[in-house]
Amino acid sequence: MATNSFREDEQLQHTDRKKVVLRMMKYLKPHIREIIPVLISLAITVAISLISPLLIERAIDVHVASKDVKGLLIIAGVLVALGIIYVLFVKLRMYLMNRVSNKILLDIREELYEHIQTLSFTFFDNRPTGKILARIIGDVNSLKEVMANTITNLIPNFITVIGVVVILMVKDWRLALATLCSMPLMIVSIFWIRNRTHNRWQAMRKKASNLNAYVHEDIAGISVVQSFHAEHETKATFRELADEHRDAYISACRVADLFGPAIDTSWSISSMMMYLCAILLLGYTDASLGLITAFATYANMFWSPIMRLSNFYNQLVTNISAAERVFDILDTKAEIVDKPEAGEMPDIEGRVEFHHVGFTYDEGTEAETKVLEDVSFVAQPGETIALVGPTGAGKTTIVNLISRFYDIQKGNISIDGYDLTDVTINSLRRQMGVMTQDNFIFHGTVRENIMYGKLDATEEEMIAAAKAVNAHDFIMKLENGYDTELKARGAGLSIGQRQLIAFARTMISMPKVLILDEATSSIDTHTEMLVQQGIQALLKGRTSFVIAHRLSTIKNADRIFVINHGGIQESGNHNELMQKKGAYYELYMAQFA
Ligand SMILES: Nc1ncnc2c1ncn2[C@@H]1O[C@H](COP(=O)(O)OP(=O)(O)OP(=O)(O)O)[C@@H](O)[C@H]1O
Repeated sequence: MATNSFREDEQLQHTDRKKVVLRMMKYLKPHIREIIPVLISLAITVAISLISPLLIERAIDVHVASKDVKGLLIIAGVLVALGIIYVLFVKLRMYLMNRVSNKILLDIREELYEHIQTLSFTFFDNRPTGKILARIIGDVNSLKEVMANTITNLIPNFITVIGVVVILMVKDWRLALATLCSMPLMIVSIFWIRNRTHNRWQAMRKKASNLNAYVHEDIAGISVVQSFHAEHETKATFRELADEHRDAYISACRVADLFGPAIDTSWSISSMMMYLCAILLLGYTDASLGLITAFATYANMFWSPIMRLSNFYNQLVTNISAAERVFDILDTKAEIVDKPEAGEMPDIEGRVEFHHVGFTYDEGTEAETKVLEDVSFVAQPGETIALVGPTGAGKTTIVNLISRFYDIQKGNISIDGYDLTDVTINSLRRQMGVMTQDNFIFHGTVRENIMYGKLDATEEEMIAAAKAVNAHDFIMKLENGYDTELKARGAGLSIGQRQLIAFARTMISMPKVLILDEATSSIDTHTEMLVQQGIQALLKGRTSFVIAHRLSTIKNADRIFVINHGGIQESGNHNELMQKKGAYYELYMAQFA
């Protein structure tokens, strides 16, 4: 899949730009009450700027001509008063608009974040985290900018342009036509430039996303980078991606920068035509100094907003690609969803049944990987099942299917007779405890990390859970006990300590079905003993699937499944399988040796 690496550009569906813009504008709707005062402020400022040249015309033609100082002072006073009102309303508009646009930013970001949380593993399998971050942070910011500018830029400038055209036409249609004569040239240039910039901005965003993905991956794996002295190589890759980003940016700017000169040229032509028309056609009698001054001011008032509008248009074209990328995620359907008729799974005992299960990753795509074929078994409540087998055999896949992280293509999986697809995902996962090798520790206190397993747990429940898995004693030895702040990913704790905290987190949630991907890393003997006791405490009374790497857990398991060639090659307890001298025996002997 094209999204799966920082080296490949993301593929976006072709979208209709008008639809994208309309969809962006929908985010304004819930804030319409706050937008109305912004629009009123805008109307006042636009009206003031439209009236001012008329006052100046009157000052020159009436009061300067008749040397009426009092009249001039009155007009000057009115202009100053209008100027103050103008500034006040601009300030008010900026304050209100900033408030609204930040609320909109929050709305979109929340929607995107909530949606991403519902997406299935397949989505994350196919996207580097950095690319997702680029959309939640960078692209949403750009989207906010464009929406805020629609109100503060598009509307007032558009009204100003219309207002100016009307006033010019009413005052003198001949001068008005001369002032606007280069409009067709400008429109053609803008469309020509627009058509060439959109793809380039889209390419620039993809390159930015690749760079983001790379930097994220590099920092996440910094320990590997440094331990292999790979800084030189990573720097080279960074440079390569940064160069691609820069080139894409320059390529987009090269065309987009033509906007300004195109408008400047049209502006100059029209100014020249206006003066030429005033002198040649109207002569000094019809074209008074005041009228020409007013026309020159209105011409500026026409072309300045046109310049701003074209900049806005340029920005819109740039940011439509940001919006497309945000909407692309919002339109990605969660693959694992509740059926409309799905019910709550009641409290279960934990009888897990696979019935002729077949599963393939990325079915129907080039990356299709068939992993399981016709797998059937029943795990009784309270039973501990160890999954062993060669790497890539499908052990993790089997446990992921029990939590319904992926949907199977053949057969069915049920717990206590409830087909996993007939119950809500929440009610299923609430009763499952999943412990991966990562033992992810969040930045926060020990308490917060344990409580993550049951947010409404009491202090007593939390301590009892920690005690049950042997974590309490070591936690109490930490600087602030349960209030000790842990660093991101548990840096500062040993692997064994991280495991114990993760055990406590799972213990507190009291799952009926437990999935344990046992860590392979070796830890010191004392902690190892604590961890083993912790595991035994966790397994007690719940159906457990342990992906076992350590023989000690395998020996105690009620049953061992040897997973290979898309199914269960052998099953039985340790003694039975050893006597059988089959695949498990080989595996055991190999490890033992
Ligand atoms: N998210 C995925 N997308 C596509 N293929 C996958 C995915 N996860 C695993 N696979 C493939 O499915 C097969 C089974 O992988 P799985 O992780 O279940 O093996 P495993 O038995 O747990 O291996 P290990 O002991 O190394 O953890 C492998 O060939 C692997 O490449």
